[in-house]
Amino acid sequence: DQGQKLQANAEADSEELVDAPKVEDKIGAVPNGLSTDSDVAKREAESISKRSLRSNAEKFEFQAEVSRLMDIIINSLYSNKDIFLRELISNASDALDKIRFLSLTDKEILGNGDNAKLEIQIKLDKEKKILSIRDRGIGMTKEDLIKNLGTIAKSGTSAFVEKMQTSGDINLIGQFGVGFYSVYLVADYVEVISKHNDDKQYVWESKADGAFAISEDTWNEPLGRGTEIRLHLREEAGEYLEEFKLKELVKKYSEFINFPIYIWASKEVDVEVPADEEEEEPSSESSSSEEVSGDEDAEKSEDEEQKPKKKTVKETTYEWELLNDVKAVWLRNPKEVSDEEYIKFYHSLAKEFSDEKPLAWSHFTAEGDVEFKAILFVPPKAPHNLYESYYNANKSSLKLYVRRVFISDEFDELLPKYLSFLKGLVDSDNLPLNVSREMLQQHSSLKTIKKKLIRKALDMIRRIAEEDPDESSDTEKKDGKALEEDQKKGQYTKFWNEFGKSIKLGIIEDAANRNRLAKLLRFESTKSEGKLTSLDQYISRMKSGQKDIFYITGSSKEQLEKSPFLERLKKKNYEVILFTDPVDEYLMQYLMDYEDKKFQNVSKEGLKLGKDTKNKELKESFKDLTKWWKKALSSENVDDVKISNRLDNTPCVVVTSKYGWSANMERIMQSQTLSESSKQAYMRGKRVLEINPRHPIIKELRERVASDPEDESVRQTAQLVYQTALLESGFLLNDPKDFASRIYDSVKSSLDISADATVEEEDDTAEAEAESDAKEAAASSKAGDDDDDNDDAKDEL
Ligand SMILES: Nc1ncnc2c1ncn2[C@@H]1O[C@H](COP(=O)(O)OP(=O)(O)OP(=O)(O)O)[C@@H](O)[C@H]1O
Repeated sequence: DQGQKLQANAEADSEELVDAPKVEDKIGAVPNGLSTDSDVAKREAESISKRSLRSNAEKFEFQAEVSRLMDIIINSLYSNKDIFLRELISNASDALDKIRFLSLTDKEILGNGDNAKLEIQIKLDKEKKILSIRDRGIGMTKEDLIKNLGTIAKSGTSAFVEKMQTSGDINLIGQFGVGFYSVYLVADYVEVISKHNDDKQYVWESKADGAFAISEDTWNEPLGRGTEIRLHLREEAGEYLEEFKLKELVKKYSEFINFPIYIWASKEVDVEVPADEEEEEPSSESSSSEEVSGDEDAEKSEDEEQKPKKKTVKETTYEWELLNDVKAVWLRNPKEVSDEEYIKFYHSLAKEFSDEKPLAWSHFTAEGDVEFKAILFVPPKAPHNLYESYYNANKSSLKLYVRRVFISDEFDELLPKYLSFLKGLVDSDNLPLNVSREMLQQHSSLKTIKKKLIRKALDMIRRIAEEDPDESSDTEKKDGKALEEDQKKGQYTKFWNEFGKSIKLGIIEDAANRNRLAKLLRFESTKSEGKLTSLDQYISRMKSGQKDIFYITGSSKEQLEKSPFLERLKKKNYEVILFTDPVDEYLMQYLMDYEDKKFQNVSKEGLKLGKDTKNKELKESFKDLTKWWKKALSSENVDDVKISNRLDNTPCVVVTSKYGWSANMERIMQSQTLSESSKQAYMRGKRVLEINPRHPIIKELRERVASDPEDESVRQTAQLVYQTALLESGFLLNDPKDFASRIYDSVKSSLDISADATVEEEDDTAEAEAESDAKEAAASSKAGDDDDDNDDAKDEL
């Protein structure tokens, strides 16, 4: 999918002829050195003019979605433009992680001297309005530059574009994997200079006008290895040329980057100079070297020797100033890390810089045969694509470190899929460092790590519930804790709304932790009064003598609450769980029992409500009717007709067998494009028509059948009653037309219209005229060679 390469400039050949003046020779003395700002500026002037792309470069078009993304960014009125810096630093840090990982198996790869220093450097050129960020990471080959920065759109690109069109928050850019392009919030021209071990040094450049250009870099200082991003700042982005601003931003957003971040910082120092030579002193602005400040003392003592005529002048010197403390948070004692720090660490880890705090975190050290440290976070919000291709995609979001070295964030083996919404990291001492990723994936310690992580994760989630005052049934408040409780209030509901589905998927997938996960389950019930409740709370409210946990499934709470299946249960004050998510049907196929209580779907066979005494007599007295009806329904897939114990004022319902699909599940399966109809027939639960022996309609039917079992009109009425019961029980009718004509027949009889009354014939003459008119029109429009009109005219007929 390489981008469409534009016809290279006609003078492309001249590229080789352009033997740029060897400015580098001058700085050759500083191997891979970091030259001063003025040097940068000078070379800059030589290489570009008026910020137009180099004419002899190879030119490419951005992939369409990338181009749209850049347009959005450029035209954004978003006020917080700061974010570009943390995106660049984050990319630099990733690049450093990559080279460090490779160096585990190949020491040579890092090189010597400055090259081996894994660090990030920020530099400003106020005069030229250039901000540059440089890393000594893995760098990019020419091909990498073409692919990564423009021609291959990642899945996040269109997702982000879409998001921006609805409720755009550019702040989220990092989560979509397109952070680089945020440079165009502040720059109108950007150069990316990069050197990968496997290739020469190249320059990528773009003014974000749909195209970018790549040229072999023969004029800039050789980077040795790594990448330098040069932002030519827009007029209004001048604040990013202020040191203090950049320092503030690094502190704010990049505190937890695990590589040192330096800024080329200016410093005013007092220097004593001989009074008479003052004028010859070169302007300090540009020429001071980084050693100056370190030599202050030496200078002073020299000066003292010369004694006479001295003057103190202010001189600006530059030096690399370290901006972050690279001690990893997870190595610290949890007691010494503040909540504030965890929250900031979460933001940087998750690349999620909203104001929202994680819902919970857990920082722990595992000991025993497998030792590791870990921090897990529950994010405040589910990512946009959490359940997209859930079973296929690698979605791990834990970072794996081995003895402080970042290994991978694509390790599926650390957490099961249903917990992939967690963010965090694991740093293991047991895993070997110098083996391939594939070998690591096989390592036996991983199983143990995974097991412990699951436990800790579920504990952490359980704690959100335990600490949430909304969750506990006793309303007493302990005085001192009021404030803390306030903050925790409603947190579990929030968790549940974001990640409840994951817990349900966990119950389905993770048999070993099913019970633990079931404890975390929340739902509404006929007694929860619009709030969420738990199985434990349900059990605490169970009626004496109630053995099973009752539930019902359907598409909405409102609909379920009116369901005939609940009539008698409600009347008798039993609580019923209302499940309305399609995944609940699957869930309940796996969740068979909880705390020794079985689950009973109240729309299925087997419902027991205490002692149903008079049943036998009733059964006997309705025997003729049930037998007759069963026979009448023989072509309808109905297994049996029985006396119901769940109805109050509905004449009858259709229940399904215990292990077949419920009516709701049938509906779900029918709406799935790829489900096979053969399987549908096979899995469909056997149906039983249950009748309400106290209902007048049923009683009347009994009488009628007793007096004349062959009466056709009774058969018709019974059929209508059955179809109505099917509908009310949540099934889709096979033949809605048949049902409708029965209803109309019944309407006729209640309106005293004769059953033979027919529909009045229409007067056709007007229509026939219209038809011939239309034909004429069609003919004439054909002559007018207008096919579309012609078609329309026909359609209208
Ligand atoms: N400093 C760098 N060194 C090496 N490669 C880089 C550097 N900056 C960017 N890249 C490459 O360009 C790609 C695109 O960067 P971009 O920031 O748009 O997305 P990302 O880094 O994958 O995701 P995120 O924005 O979430 O960090 C990166 O995946 C990486 O391959």
